[in-house]
Amino acid sequence: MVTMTEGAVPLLECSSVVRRFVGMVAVDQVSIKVNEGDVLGIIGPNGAGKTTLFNLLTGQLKPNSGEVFFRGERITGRPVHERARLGLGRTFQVVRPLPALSVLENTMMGAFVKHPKRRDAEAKAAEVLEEVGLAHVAKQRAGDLPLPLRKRLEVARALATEPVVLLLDEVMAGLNPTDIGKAVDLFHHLHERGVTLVLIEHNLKVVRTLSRHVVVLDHGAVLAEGTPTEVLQHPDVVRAYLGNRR
Ligand SMILES: Nc1ncnc2c1ncn2[C@@H]1O[C@H](COP(=O)(O)OP(=O)(O)OP(=O)(O)O)[C@@H](O)[C@H]1O
Repeated sequence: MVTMTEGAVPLLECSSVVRRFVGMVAVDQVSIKVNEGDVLGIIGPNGAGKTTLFNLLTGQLKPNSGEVFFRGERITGRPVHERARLGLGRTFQVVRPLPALSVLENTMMGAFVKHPKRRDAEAKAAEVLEEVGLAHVAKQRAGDLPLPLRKRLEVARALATEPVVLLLDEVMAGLNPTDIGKAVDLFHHLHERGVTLVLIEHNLKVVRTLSRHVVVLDHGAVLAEGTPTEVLQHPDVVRAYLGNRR
């Protein structure tokens, strides 16, 4: 098990990031730190700004103000592919494999980030498919996979970039309890082998099981943070988040 080092430079950090869209502030002065070996859960009601925050961290969006750091280095203006090469991996909420390509070829798309030669990318992709339990469907068209396996392919594609930190955007959504259990096992395994995880997750049982720390976003701002137990008992969180779900 990888442990957090007190006082060490955070692996990934954002400081007072703000992102506005027309007529609204989607992310409002958010500062978070992700330490090496952490599993950080990000929760909050629909529209709270969780995916926008991911986009700011990975470079899909630039903040209107605020900074993003990777291992203490400012990366705020850097493009997505450069951040991917540094070790920032992510999945997307809406899984979008290239349907006509095989599972292996889709996974190779991620592997090309670090392995420009086709043969190397293919070997890496095959290794990742073995790890995530998709080796048996490697040759199938991605478009023919059922949702749980498409979600797993999304994780495989991200893992093939060899991330140091993997940002998971609602990878459990739409899965049944058995498939959720398998996904949780996979993320435990990835954490055990040293991958730092940040997960946006609506399933609070999953959040409790996986996360060491939780940040709650509401209306673009951090409403609470702490251990899962602290956060899920916080009166403002119960009101803003759990209250909505009752
Ligand atoms: N590209 C965009 N243009 C305009 N508004 C946007 C854009 N992306 C997000 N928003 C708005 O910003 C707010 C935050 O959206 P975001 O997707 O980050 O929330 P979320 O917490 O991930 O929600 P969910 O749990 O529903 O996925 C929402 O009101 C959304 O409509």
